[in-house]
Amino acid sequence: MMTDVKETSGKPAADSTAGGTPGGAAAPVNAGTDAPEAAARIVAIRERIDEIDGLLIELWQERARLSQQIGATRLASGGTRLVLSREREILERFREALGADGTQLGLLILRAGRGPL
Ligand SMILES: O=C(O)C(=O)C[C@]1(C(=O)O)C=C[C@@H](O)C=C1
Repeated sequence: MMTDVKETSGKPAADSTAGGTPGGAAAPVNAGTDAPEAAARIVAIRERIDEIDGLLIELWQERARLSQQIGATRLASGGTRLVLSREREILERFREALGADGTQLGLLILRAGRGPL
């Protein structure tokens, strides 16, 4: 994907996926440095980052499904769509652990489960 993102060196971000090389060698990885040892280390760390991102996506989706199940169960039984006291508890947990960013993250997570207010 081509982006306008500039890396901290001020150079435009190279796009390792642009164009592709059908039948050819894989495009080189852009580690953001020309130093081979640093690049190798970055590639290794990125493997774990990619694993973590995959887990975060899975957990995000599972949580949203579970939240939707609760919402449907509650509505079908004549209950309320939301339980704001519970949302406050959750936001407080995120804020305590992560500060102001935690609050923002908690709001996004809640929205994924119950939709926008
Ligand atoms: O725990 C509940 O009662 C839910 O409905 C789940 C959930 C959530 O995503 O955590 C979603 C909506 C509610 O307002 C509170 C919490």
